[in-house]
Amino acid sequence: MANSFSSETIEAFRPIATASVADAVEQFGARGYLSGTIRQVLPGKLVGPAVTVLEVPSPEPAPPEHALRAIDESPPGSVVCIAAGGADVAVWGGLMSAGAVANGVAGAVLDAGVRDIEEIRRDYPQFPVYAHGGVPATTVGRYRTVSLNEPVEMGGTRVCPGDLIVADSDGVVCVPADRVPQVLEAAQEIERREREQTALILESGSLRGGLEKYHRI
Ligand SMILES: O=C([O-])CC(=O)C(=O)O
Ligand SMILES: [Mg+2]
Repeated sequence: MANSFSSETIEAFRPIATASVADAVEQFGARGYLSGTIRQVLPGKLVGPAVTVLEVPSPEPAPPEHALRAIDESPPGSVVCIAAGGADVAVWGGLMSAGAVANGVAGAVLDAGVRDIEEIRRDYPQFPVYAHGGVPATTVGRYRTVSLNEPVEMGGTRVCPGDLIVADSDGVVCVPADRVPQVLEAAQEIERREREQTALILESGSLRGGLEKYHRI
């Protein structure tokens, strides 16, 4: 999957809150946000195209082959997204983070858990991970990977390879690839209005007074 967004586009999304990006996606009739159960576990703003991996329950003691390929073969700046239906196992850990950092992967979004959190925080402090939380259990012998770069469902939202992932401490938003320019413009407008509303609230000393101009919060 080629990295299909310019560095200008990636940089333009970086200062925008995920809340504004989520609202902007919804203006186009799609659900962009992933459930809040997928939250920031290791810090860092994350903006980049999705590379998708699917895992399913399996007692087979197989390595997570598609995830290993995603880490080694994706273009720099990619966000590795692993769908596993909210599995209570770690689909990501320290070794995978080492591979990701070595290959310039921007971060990981997991509909499951992560382990080796202390190691990742210590050795790759710049590497953000969004997941359900920490859990020490390996996937091996519990889940196996079944696809790479096929559409997946994560936290109630469909994530397609090449969609733009935007994540911060509020959580994760998926922007459909074909909507990225319009969503960027809409999100920038939302941010501009919110700054104006904030100023109006502080100037007037009234929340409702400050909200009057646009009739929305
Ligand atoms: O075992 C796993 O699936 C993940 C892991 O601990 C690592 O990458 O270090
Ligand atoms: Mg490990």
